[in-house]
Amino acid sequence: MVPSDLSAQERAGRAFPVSWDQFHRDCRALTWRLNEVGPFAAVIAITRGGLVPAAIVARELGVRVIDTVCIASYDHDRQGELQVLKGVSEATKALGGGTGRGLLIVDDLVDTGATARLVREMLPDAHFATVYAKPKGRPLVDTFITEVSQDTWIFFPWDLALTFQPPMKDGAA
Ligand SMILES: O=P(O)(O)OC[C@H]1O[C@H](OP(=O)(O)OP(=O)(O)O)[C@H](O)[C@@H]1O
Ligand code: HPA
Ligand SMILES: [Mg+2]
Repeated sequence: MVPSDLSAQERAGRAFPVSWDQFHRDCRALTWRLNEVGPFAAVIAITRGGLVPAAIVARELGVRVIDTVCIASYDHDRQGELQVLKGVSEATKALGGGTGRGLLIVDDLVDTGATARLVREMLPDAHFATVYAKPKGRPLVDTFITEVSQDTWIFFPWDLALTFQPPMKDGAA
């Protein structure tokens, strides 16, 4: 990533706010596709953004073994060094034959692809699914639902709150 004074969100021209309803619908649409690819022995959520879609997908697929890979990279919207805070457990690795075969990795989105690339190295044969994908990261994902342009910033419902909007005649978009 090229260092910049602008945050990723500031560089991104467009905003794509996602409501809980829409996110739930998109996760269910993702599961429809995954249902044709499975079965999966376990779901692995990339925290923290992957936790919510992983819960919905695992519920729909009837998978009860859930693990996490804990990675930090963005401080709100500024991308920094990737830090693996916790890897996959030995028990989950064993379920996937050591390479991730038959395991499903879930994240909320792929942007530059840095996070996905790192997790794919850990489990090269796992199936990698995200709800949203931007063009740079898209080749790293096996299944996703909606593609948005690279200059779009996705706002997830857990990061949003209802706020007053000024009327359009006063300059609101
Ligand atoms: O493709 P990339 O450029 O790597 O970006 C995608 C990652 O960035 C976000 O996570 P973040 O690091 O912000 O942590 P969070 O999930 O805890 O919000 C998002 O949830 C993805 O995991
Ligand atoms: O578009 C995004 N939205 C929220 N978090 C993110 N992390 C990387 N890209 C994004
Ligand atoms: Mg994340």
